[in-house]
Amino acid sequence: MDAEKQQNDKLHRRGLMFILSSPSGAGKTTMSHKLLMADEEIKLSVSATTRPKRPGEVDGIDYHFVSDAEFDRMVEKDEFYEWANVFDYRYGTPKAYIRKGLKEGEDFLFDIDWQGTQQLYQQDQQDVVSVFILPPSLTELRRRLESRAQDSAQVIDGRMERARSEISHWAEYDYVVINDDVDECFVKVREILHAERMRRTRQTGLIPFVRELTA
Ligand SMILES: Nc1nc2c(ncn2[C@@H]2O[C@H](COP(=O)(O)OP(=O)(O)O)[C@@H](O)[C@H]2O)c(=O)[nH]1
Ligand SMILES: Nc1ncnc2c1ncn2[C@@H]1O[C@H](COP(=O)(O)OP(=O)(O)O)[C@@H](O)[C@H]1O
Repeated sequence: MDAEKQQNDKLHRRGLMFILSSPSGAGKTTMSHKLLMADEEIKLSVSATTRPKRPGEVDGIDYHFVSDAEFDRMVEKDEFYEWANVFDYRYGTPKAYIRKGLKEGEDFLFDIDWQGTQQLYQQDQQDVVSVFILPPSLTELRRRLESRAQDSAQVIDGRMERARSEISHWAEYDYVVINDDVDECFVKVREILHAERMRRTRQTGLIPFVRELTA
């Protein structure tokens, strides 16, 4: 990349909140991991949750695993951007460093449900880009939940029962992608992020740049 192009790519812009939602098992964690590996400019917003840690999950990386009492304290101290009850547990987005990061042009990835997405929209519509991931079929969704082998049969039944109501929120999202083939789905998710970064309204460095260009 030549120096001039590099300079243009660094024009200041506002950060964005990139939300991936889906029924459990449709592949949002898979897409999130791939995006975080492939894109240096986006960071994961690590949620706090009262749900127990799954095998392989790491505290502070996948979630901040907190007790009910700690979650209560965080709600009371207004430490959440948003929070919701999902599957008998509570999940919330700590707001401490996100607002600051956005102003500095950092992008954040959110793996949150439709309730959290609606709350973020209400608070900060212009910075939110939301993507809903659909499974190719409910049979395949169950197969994926079973192949992940991290939840009991009872928990999987519960997730399948909720899938229809979660899917009913698809039309509230900016983009919808079907996760049939992992790589094809990932290309689509990445293209959405790339295009959204180019939105004129996010590129706050454009005005001085064009002024100089035409001086
Ligand atoms: N509103 C909200 N939802 C969250 C948050 N963190 C995770 N979730 C959602 O909670 C649901 C359950 O997450 P999890 O227990 O990790 O199971 P998963 O669906 O298999 O990823 C998913 O729909 C997540 O998107 C959060 O901070 N806020
Ligand atoms: N396109 C796909 N084809 C086959 N398996 C997939 C695909 N996408 C994800 N998976 C697998 O399905 C399971 C559920 O995916 P995951 O990303 O954990 O879903 P979610 O975070 O939405 O609950 C995982 O075992 C994952 O490896």
